[in-house]
Amino acid sequence: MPARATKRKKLSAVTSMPSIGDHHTAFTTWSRNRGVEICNVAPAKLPGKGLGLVTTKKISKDERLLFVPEKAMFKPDLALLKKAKLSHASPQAQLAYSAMMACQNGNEGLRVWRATWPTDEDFEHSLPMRWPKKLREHLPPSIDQPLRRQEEDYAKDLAAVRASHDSSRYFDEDEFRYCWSIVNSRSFHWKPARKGSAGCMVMCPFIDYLNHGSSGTSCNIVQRPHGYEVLAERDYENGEEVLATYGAHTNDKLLVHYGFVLPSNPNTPNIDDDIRLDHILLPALTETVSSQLQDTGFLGGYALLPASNELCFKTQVAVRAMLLTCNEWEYFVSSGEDLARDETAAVLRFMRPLLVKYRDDARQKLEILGGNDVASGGLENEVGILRTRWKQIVDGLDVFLAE
Ligand SMILES: C[S@@+](CC[C@H](N)C(=O)[O-])C[C@H]1O[C@@H](n2cnc3c(N)ncnc32)[C@H](O)[C@@H]1O
Repeated sequence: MPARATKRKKLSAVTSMPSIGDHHTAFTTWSRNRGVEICNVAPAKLPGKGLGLVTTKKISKDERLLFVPEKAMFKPDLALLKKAKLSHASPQAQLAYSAMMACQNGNEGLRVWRATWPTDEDFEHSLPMRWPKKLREHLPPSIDQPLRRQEEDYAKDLAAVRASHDSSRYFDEDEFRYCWSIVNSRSFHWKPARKGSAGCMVMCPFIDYLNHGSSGTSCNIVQRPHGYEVLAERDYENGEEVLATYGAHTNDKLLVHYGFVLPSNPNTPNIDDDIRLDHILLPALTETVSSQLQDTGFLGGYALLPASNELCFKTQVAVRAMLLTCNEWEYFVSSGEDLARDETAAVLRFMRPLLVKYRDDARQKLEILGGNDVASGGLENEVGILRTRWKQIVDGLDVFLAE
């Protein structure tokens, strides 16, 4: 479906810079002193998003909004990492450990910067890896795998850092997890212009205020030889939020990694989102078909694409493997078209009962999540996120099944 023009709302509820806290003013001064250029944008509180960056005057397309020189970035501390024998730890572990130790050692810049970050309690209520079991049971099945991978990554990083930490100093696991979560949600890849210099994960002051928007809604973040430049991708009114795209991420991925989902908007569908169908389609495939799909790279990764209201190509391929001869199936795989007659209706007939069952299960989840049992005990934010995601699943399936 072609992208439609977006009608943008001026954010009347935005709280301007001075009232959001002195620590943001102090951080702005510190950033400017480190050479960060901040041009007609300022941090502001935005409902449901924490802080974000908004324009403080009308801005024209291609105007510079920010410039963050390399010297203002927070980088892994190579000397510290070498001493701690962490040179081979993951880039995320290296940056998180460097940040943790810099804070412990009283790094003044990081102290000022850290005061602007979300708290550990914010992470506790947004990141599924921190949620209690009784809530995680209500996550959509498509979250299982990315969540497990994230937990494995964290366990690996924690083990590496714990093993190498100077045993004479106290190792604060909660503090490491906090720094790891900060790095997870606020870092960039920086490739120095100097020949032969390796790239690394870094944190960039001020750019890290930018919230995520889906593909096509992002400002332009460009790496220059001496730093990152942020340019307006369109004209802005005064008081509009400037967004960055963290990647063409589905809501499942955003939830696991960043602890939020983008709302669905029927007028501007999120072209990055999908509704994963592996847990309903994989069990419906025969063993022979599964191994045929495995051999050809088509096993798993099935989805309904709500923005275009269609089943993805992999799903089309998998279902056709159940319905067609090998010859017909190979023709579809290589050309994207059916050899003789159009098999679209047959694919839909195969999928319909599976989708109806998933839609009914999703409705039931919404009902459970509407009850008092789950939402009690200060879990309102988590339950709100879960309800939003399940509602998107129900709506996406409803629209598809109504065709
Ligand atoms: C790089 S930070 C952006 C600044 C952050 N909002 C803050 O208060 O410091 C990334 C985090 O912001 C939040 N965030 C980013 N984009 C969002 C969005 N579109 N809706 C809700 N929360 C968002 C998530 O908590 C995410 O982990």
